[in-house]
Amino acid sequence: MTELSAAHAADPATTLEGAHLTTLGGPHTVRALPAGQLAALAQDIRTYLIEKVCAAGGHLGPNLGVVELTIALHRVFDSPRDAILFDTGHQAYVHKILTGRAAGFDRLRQAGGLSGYPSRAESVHDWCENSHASTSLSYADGLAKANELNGRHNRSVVAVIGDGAMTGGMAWEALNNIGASQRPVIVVLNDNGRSYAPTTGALTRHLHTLKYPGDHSNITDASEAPDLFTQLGFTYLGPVDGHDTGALQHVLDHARALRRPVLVHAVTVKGWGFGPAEGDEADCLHAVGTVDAVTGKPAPTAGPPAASWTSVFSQALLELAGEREDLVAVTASMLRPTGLYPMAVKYPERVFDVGIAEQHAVTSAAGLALGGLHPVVALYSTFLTRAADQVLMDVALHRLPVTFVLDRAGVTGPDGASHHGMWDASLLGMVPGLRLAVPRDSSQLKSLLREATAHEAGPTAVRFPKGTAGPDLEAVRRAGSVDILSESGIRDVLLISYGPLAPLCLQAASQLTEQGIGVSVADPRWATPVAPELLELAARHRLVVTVEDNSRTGGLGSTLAQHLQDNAITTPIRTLGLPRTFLTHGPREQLLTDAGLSSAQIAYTVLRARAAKPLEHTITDGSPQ
Ligand SMILES: Cc1ncc(C[n+]2csc(CCOP(=O)(O)OP(=O)(O)O)c2C)c(N)n1
Ligand SMILES: CC(=O)[C@@H](O)[C@H](O)COP(=O)(O)O
Ligand SMILES: [Mg+2]
Repeated sequence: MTELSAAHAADPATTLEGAHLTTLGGPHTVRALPAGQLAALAQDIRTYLIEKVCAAGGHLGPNLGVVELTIALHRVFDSPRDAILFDTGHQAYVHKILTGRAAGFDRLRQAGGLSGYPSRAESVHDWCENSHASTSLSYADGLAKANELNGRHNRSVVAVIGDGAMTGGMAWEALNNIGASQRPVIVVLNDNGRSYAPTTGALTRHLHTLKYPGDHSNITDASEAPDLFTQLGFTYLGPVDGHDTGALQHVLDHARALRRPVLVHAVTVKGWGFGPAEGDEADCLHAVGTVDAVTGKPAPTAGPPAASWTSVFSQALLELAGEREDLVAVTASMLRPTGLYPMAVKYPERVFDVGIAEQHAVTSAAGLALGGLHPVVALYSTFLTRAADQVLMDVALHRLPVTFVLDRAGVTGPDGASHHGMWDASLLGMVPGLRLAVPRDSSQLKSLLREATAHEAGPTAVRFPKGTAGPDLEAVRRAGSVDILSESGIRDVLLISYGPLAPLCLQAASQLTEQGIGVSVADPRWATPVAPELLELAARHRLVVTVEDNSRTGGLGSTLAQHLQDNAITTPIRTLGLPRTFLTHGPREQLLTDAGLSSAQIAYTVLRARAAKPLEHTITDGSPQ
C-alpha cells in the first residue's frame, strides 16, 4: 500500500499531497499529475468507490472496471471541449469524481443527491443522460456532424461503450454510419466480457480472436488482419490492457491524432480491485444495495427476505414451464434480474438470451409464436418502449400469443428518469388485441400469469413494480373478471385501483368512510380490454376515481374514461397517475407521494371532486360581459 493509500485508509477521501478526491478541481488537475502518481490515484479512487458505493448502493462492478480507463480518457481528451460520452451511463462514477463531484457520493441516487448516471444539470462534462444501452455511438455520430457543420474541426468525440451495450442493434446502425462518414469519432469498447452475465454471441467470439500485439508500443498500427471493425471503415486499435493507464494513454493519443473513425478495444475486468466483485459469478456486483465494504454482501435479515415481485414471477413461470412444453422465455441480457434464471437452469433449451437487443427479442418471440410456441418476453418496463414497433406490428398485427412480463413497472426509484416504468400501460393500452394484466399482489400475479399464458388468440402483458409484493388482498366478491376489494351499500364513490396501489385505495376508502362517504374499491385485474362489469359498476356510482402507477397521459384511467364516454355513462371520473414529466431519482414511496399517489391525496381528490359545483354552462356570444 503506498503511503498515499495508507493515508487513504485513514480517510478514504485523502489523496495526492493531502488533497482530497473531493477537492479535485477537475480534469485539468488529472492532466497535470505526473505519470508516476497515476497508479496511486487509481487506487485511491477505487478505495473511495468501494467505501461510498457499498454504503449508498449503486453500480459497483462496472465502475471499478473503468478507473484507469477514465483517468486515461481525461488525460488525453479535453472535456468538455472534447465530448466524452458514456453508453448506458452506469459506469460514469469515476468520470464524476474526476470532474469535481466526489463529495456527492454520500447521497448517490438519493432524493436531491447525485444521479447514478450522467446528468447535464450536474456538470458540463456530462452529455447524455439516458440509461438505456446502445445509444452512445448514435449521439457521437450526430455530435461529430454538428462539429463539422459548425466548423469545430479540432474537437474529439469519444463514446465509451461496453461489450454488452455493443450487442444492441442501435450500436451497429451507428457504426455503419460513422464508418461510412469517416468523421473523427473514437469508439472505446470497454470489453470486460460481461453484460450482467458473460456476453456471448458472434461479436464476443470475434473479440476473443483479437490478440494482444505483444507490447503496446506497436499497437498504434492498425491490425494487419482486416477485422469486423476495419471492414466497417474504422481503424481498430487493440486489444489494450484496460487497467494500464500508460498504455491506454498511448493508444488514445494515437486515436485522437488519426482524425478518423477509430475503435479502441480496451480489455478490462468488471469489479477490478474488489475481490467480492471480481469473483461474483452472477454479475460481478453489477448493481448493489447497501452492502458490506469487505464482503460485498448485504446485512443479514432477521427472517427470510420478503418475496420480491420478481421472485414470485420466477417461481410461477417455472411451475408453468413444467406443465407446458410449448412455453419458452426470452430475455435481453437480463436473465437473473428478470427472474428467468431458474427456468434457464431447469430448461436451458427453452430460454433465449439475445443480448441487449429488445427489438430483436420481441420479433424473435413473434417468430417463436409463429412456430407454435408460447414465448414469455421478460423485460424491465422502461426497456419495452425501445421495442414499441415490434410489439405493435410484429406481434399484435399478427395476433400472436406472446406474453410480455414487465418488471419494474411504475416508479422504480434510485435509477431515475430513464428507468421509471411509467409509459408501458399507455403504450400497451393502444395496442389492438393486446390484453394487459395488472396484479395487485403475489397471488394475483400467479393467477394472471397463468391466464395470460393460456390466452392464445393474441398478445398479453403482465406488469408489476420493483421491490417486494405486499400481503395478498382478498376480494369480497368478483364481478366478471373484476375483483371488488371493498363495497359500500351506498353507491357513492367507486375507487378503481390498477395493480399494486390497491392498499393505498383501501386506506383512502376507510378514511372516507369515516366521513360518512360510501366508497367501493374495485381491482380490474385485466386493465384492457375494459370489462363490461367495470362499466356497469361505474354507471351505478356518483363518482369514479382511478389510481395507477403509470403516466396519467394515455394511461389506464383515460382509457376507462373513453369507454364511459363511448357507452354514454355520464358518471364523473377523475384519473390519478404519474405526471407527464420525467421523474427524478429517489425512494419509490416518496416519488409516488410527490405525484399525488398516497391514501390521503386519493381521499382529498374524492372530497374535492364531490364538492366541485357543476360548471354553469353559459354560452356567450363573445360580447363583453
Ligand atoms: C436498452 C437496455 N436494456 C437493458 C438495460 C439494462 N442494463 C443495464 S447495464 C447492462 C449491462 C451492460 O453491459 P456492458 O455494456 O457490457 O457494460 P458493463 O456493465 O459490463 O460495464 C444492462 C443489460 C439497459 N440499461 N438498457
Ligand atoms: C443500468 C441498468 O439499467 C441496470 O443496471 C439497472 O440499474 C438495474 O436496475 P435494478 O437495480 O432495479 O435491477
Ligand atoms: Mg461489459
